[in-house]
Amino acid sequence: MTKLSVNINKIATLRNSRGGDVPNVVQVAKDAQKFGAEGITVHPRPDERHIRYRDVLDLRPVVKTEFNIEGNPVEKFIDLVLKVKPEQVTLVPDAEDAITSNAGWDTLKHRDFLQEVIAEFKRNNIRTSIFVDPDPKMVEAATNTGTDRIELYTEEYARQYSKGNKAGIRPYVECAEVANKLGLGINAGHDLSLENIEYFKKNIPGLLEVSIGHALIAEALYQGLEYVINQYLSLLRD
Ligand SMILES: CC(=O)[C@@H](O)[C@H](O)COP(=O)(O)O
Ligand SMILES: NCC(=O)COP(=O)(O)O
Repeated sequence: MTKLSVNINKIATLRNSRGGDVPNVVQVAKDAQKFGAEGITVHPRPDERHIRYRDVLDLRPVVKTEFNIEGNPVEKFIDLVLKVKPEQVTLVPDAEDAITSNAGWDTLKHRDFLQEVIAEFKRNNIRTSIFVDPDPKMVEAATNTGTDRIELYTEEYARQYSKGNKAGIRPYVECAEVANKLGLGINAGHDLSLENIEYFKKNIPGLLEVSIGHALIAEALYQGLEYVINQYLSLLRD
């Protein structure tokens, strides 16, 4: 079974654009779980432009499914994760000024660093996952870091799928086969959507979890628009 973890960064982005507390990220996390989400993902960035460190603390008591905190393991992030003790931490090598995540780990080059950080999280009983490009060499080397899982970076798959190129799945299938052989759990995320998720799920053996935010929130807006406009109209009619 593949779990759906809903990334609520975009809810915080919308809130922050106006100040105040609407929409409320804690309420959205509660509702997402009520509607069936099997996990909540957040990705606090150093500039706190969407999810803030404070939000992560506030979310802990209401996330009763699986809390997944993603981010670059700088000192402040590590301290937050050790304090919150989520069910899973996903390490992502983001640059400070990146608009969104744009690369996976070089698991050969950063092996020692990853080993050290992962060991600390595992001592605290936090499951670890590391974000990797769909490159079998990087997946293979991920085993030497001690991580429990990898998260396959799916932006390229999504780009190819949207152009009608279904062969874009091939490197992901190859990586999944390597991971399965080595006993690494497989998560995936980035730009997954209602359009491309079914084909991905069908072709990736042993896909344990996907985290989806950007498209899911956009789709929820589109699909809710007619309903909400009609509610306004009915309140405005004489
Ligand atoms: C790790 C990853 O794939 C990202 O998609 C990320 O968690 C989303 O972050 P933003 O919401 O900042 O784009
Ligand atoms: N780990 C990926 C994630 O949480 C969501 O990515 P996106 O759907 O916002 O691209």
